[in-house]
Amino acid sequence: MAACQHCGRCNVRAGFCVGLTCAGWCKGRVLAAQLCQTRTTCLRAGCAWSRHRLLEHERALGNREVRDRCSRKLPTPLATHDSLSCDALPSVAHRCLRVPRTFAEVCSGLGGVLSLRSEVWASALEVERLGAGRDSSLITHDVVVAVLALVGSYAWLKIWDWLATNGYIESTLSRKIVHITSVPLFMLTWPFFSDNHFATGAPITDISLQSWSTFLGLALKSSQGIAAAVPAILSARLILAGLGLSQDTLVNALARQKAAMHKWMQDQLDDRGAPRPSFATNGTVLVQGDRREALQGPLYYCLATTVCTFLFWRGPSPLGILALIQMCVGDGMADLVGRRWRTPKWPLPGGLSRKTIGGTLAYVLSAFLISCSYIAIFHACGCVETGVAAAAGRVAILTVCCAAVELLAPGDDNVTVPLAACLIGSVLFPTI
Ligand SMILES: C/C(=C\COP(=O)(O)O)CCC[C@H](C)CCC[C@H](C)CCCC(C)C
Ligand SMILES: Nc1ccn([C@@H]2O[C@H](COP(=O)(O)OP(=O)(O)O)[C@@H](O)[C@H]2O)c(=O)n1
Repeated sequence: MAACQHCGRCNVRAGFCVGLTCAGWCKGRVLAAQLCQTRTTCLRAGCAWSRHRLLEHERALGNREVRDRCSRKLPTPLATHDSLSCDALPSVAHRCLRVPRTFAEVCSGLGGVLSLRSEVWASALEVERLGAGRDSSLITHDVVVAVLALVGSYAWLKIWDWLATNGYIESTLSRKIVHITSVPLFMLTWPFFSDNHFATGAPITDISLQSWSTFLGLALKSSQGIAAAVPAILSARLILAGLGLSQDTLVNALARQKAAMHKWMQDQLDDRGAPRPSFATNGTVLVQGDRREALQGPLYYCLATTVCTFLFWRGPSPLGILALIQMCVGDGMADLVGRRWRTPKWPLPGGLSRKTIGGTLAYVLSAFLISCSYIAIFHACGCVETGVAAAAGRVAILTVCCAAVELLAPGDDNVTVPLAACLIGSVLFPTI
């Protein structure tokens, strides 16, 4: 292990930090990591400063082939960039991180978002090419944190199921509490994972066919890959039990809760003027429910969590955090408040006519407040680049748009809401 040739402080195997373990340079972890990441990102964005840095590094490595390629490609470095002081570096880093994106690119939907992330994936290969490798002690650390999160999730689900089956709370309430709290709690474990994540970077064209296996190997060993295994394992559990291939108390509980919800809706339709039915005791939930229900809402919920964790991780953009909060907190609170407090219904046709103004207000307020709190927490932890003051306006726009999607879009909210949040969020928070 040698000191990084960039900052002279962080220790990396390649002698050059690429955003994996860099810490403590300039004014903090995020800035340092961003700066280090610009090295490859800027190759694409055309930043002469970081290209010069790369060339210097390649020369230092004595790699003739790369050196020749860089010499042909690179212009003379900008003198002003060369003499940048440490204080000036963050702004350069910020400029370099900005990946050019057109409206059309974003509008091309999930494909657009995925292709953006593919740059992040590609950088893993770049890291490998430079020999930065991955530290096995960091992998062990991440696996331990993931196992603790998995155990925590089992305990959390068990507690709420126990409270519902023993009649302490309504079955429907237990489901919504799990919906609202599980992933936000899971996200609170993210800062405990290591910095062993992908740097941003190299153009996707650098990936050769053979490299995909390298990428996959790196992906599974990265901190976000290991963290994403937690909801992925729960997804697998839901699929197996939903298909009837295994017996699972969690799935039985979810099915019971959904049946209670259906019964509640049925009662509402049967007797609109009557007081709300009570599900205060388990005895009132007579229906067992259908285990295949686990293959819908709960499975989409876990899959959305897996995808957002893996693709967006904990920063530097708050995109993944925001998308998950919209899905869990916003959608969950709309349902909870909308069912419990009678407020006027939106004048909408068909199935949408059940949705209430109170539900939507609860969505907007709760999702906005929790999103801002999470941005503040993750910013303080050095994971998210934007502070809460700078992000609040954009979070408000995102929340209102997602509440409209929750209200109007057909399909399962656990798919439409996070998808909309990713698309809108990638416009509002354009850095990766
Ligand atoms: C009921 C759920 C979703 C569907 O709701 P609906 O919109 O159809 O009404 C929530 C399902 C929760 C899931 C089975 C468990 C998720 C666990 C999470 C990924 C990790 C939590 C870890 C933490 C430490 C508690
Ligand atoms: N904006 C909203 C959303 C839901 N809700 C209430 O929550 C119930 C379930 O909402 P939903 O159709 O989104 O159901 P899920 O698919 O989330 O289970 C509705 O029948 C409404 O009573 C509301 O009042 N206002």
